[in-house]
Amino acid sequence: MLRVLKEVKLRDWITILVSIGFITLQVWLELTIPDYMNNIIKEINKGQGNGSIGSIWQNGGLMLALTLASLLASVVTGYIAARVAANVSMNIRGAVFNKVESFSMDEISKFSTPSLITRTTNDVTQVQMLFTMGLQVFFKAPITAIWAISKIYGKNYASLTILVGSIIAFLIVFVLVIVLAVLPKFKKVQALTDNLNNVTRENLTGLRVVRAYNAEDYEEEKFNQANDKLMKNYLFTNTFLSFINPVLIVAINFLSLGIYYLGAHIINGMPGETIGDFVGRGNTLADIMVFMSYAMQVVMSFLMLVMILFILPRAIVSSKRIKEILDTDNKIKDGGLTALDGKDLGTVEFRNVSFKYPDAEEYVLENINFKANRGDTIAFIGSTGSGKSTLINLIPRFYDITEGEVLVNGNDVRDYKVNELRNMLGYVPQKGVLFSGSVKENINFGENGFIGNVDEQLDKALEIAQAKSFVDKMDDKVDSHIAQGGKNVSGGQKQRLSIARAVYKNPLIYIFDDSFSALDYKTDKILRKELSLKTDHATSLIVAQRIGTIKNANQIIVLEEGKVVGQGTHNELMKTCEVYQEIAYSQLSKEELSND
Ligand SMILES: Nc1ncnc2c1ncn2[C@@H]1O[C@H](COP(=O)(O)OP(=O)(O)OP(=O)(O)O)[C@@H](O)[C@H]1O
Repeated sequence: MLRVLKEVKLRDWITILVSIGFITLQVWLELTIPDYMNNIIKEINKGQGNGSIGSIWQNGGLMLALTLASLLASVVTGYIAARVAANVSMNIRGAVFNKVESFSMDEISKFSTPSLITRTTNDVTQVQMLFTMGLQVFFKAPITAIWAISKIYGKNYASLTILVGSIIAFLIVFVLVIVLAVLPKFKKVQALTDNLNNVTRENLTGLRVVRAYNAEDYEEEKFNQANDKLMKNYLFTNTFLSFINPVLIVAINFLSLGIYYLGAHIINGMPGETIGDFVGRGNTLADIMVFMSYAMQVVMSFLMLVMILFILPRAIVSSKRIKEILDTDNKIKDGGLTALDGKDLGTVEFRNVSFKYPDAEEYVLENINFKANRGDTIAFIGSTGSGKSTLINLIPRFYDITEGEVLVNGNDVRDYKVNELRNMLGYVPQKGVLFSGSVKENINFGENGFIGNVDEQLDKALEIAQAKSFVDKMDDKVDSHIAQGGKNVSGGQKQRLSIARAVYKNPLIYIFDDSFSALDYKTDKILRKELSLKTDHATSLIVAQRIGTIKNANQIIVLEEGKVVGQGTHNELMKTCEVYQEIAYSQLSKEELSND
């Protein structure tokens, strides 16, 4: 919770202080009202007929005015609490989002995407609720309790004070037992919500496959299981919490009965002979009534604190989950070099690189060595799971290597500022990723390092990526809307727009992770030709499955179970590398291969 409180800005702390002022005023008003009640009873007790009526009206009027003033103070406090809660939750959400953005793939997979979403939304809402309700109750309840108890002490009724003390002690023990019982279950609620999000998300993203395979029942069963667990957990906690209100009401009733009973004893024990005695008894009755009001205030403050108990445990669990994100140390550390610090521009070199995924036992890549000079095209081929994507993901530092060195422009990638390093690279992932927005926004994306004429560069990028023809056919051309995830364009179009995004930034080094797979052979060929002709001698690293895509590369690296089993040009590999030959013959006939 303390970590979350760090996100409360100075301005909010000042607002909170103002609200404490209003809360104190409200408590003072509420605790002053019984004094006027006391005056009224004493006036009635005096029995001075019309003489008393005026005083009763006066005291009654004051009681009404104080009540209205207290109402006003309460509205102001509520408004401030809502404002502070909204501000704080906005700050926390922003801090969590920024932190998640800086995470490497390692941290993201440790938390899991659904959990990160729940933590940014649902968990922050829990904390917001605590602030909205808690601010009023947290401060009001103790202030009221302490003030009212001090007033009770002033009344000097030992038996009544003991009664109030015992009931409070009972309530404290009772509430503690309940909290201890439900706290572990509250911890589970958020984890189960993550699980529910996970199942829902998976089902929605794979909806077409679910329908095509008539797997609705299977998915429904998975959802029901997750839903059922969450429901049972809620049922357990709410059953326990449902005991609180009835027990409190019984305690309040017991308290009133007890005060009446003990009060009657006190009054009975007083002399009742003269008129003066009767006035004395009447005044004691008035005092006991006031005592009762204070005692009720004390118990009511407990009631308010109990309301917090409905949200406090969940908010504590949520703030711990938020803290976990905020305190996670990002493994990818920024270096000090900028893009200008390169000695050997456009080169990419792997020196004895070995890599295993975090927490994995086995190496996925072992002892990889190669060097790409400026303008070279280096291709990676190999069976599925041989480590091609893993290898190229090490260049933008999606993961950091376990052993060896990855050099870009002659410098270790870990020595660059991460932004500077990534601005030098044009990375096109295996699956084209598009965001909701226009075609233009998708290509001129992020802080991409490009300085120059945007429209001209956009046109060039679309042309090279063979995307211009279909973008020109769209209703609003480059301003046409792309749906979330690129749902309104085809797989091949998505890939071409992703390639255009990389071309747009005019990078020094291109990284294509099997990015031509959804293109037809003709487009694939034209696109690669255009790329090599018009991209300022950029270096290209291409992962591909098709021999046709990589045949003309300066160097082809054949991977097998994370090891290099062949390295050279197409012709060299056709002579020396058995794995390469197998791939080549499985795709092209001997005639086709010898023709090229
Ligand atoms: N995030 C990850 N955590 C742990 N292991 C992973 C992760 N990603 C990939 N792997 C493992 O690393 C190995 C290499 O995977 P990689 O994706 O690099 O292969 P690939 O050659 O690109 O395959 P494909 O051609 O099918 O895309 C695989 O055995 C895979 O199971």
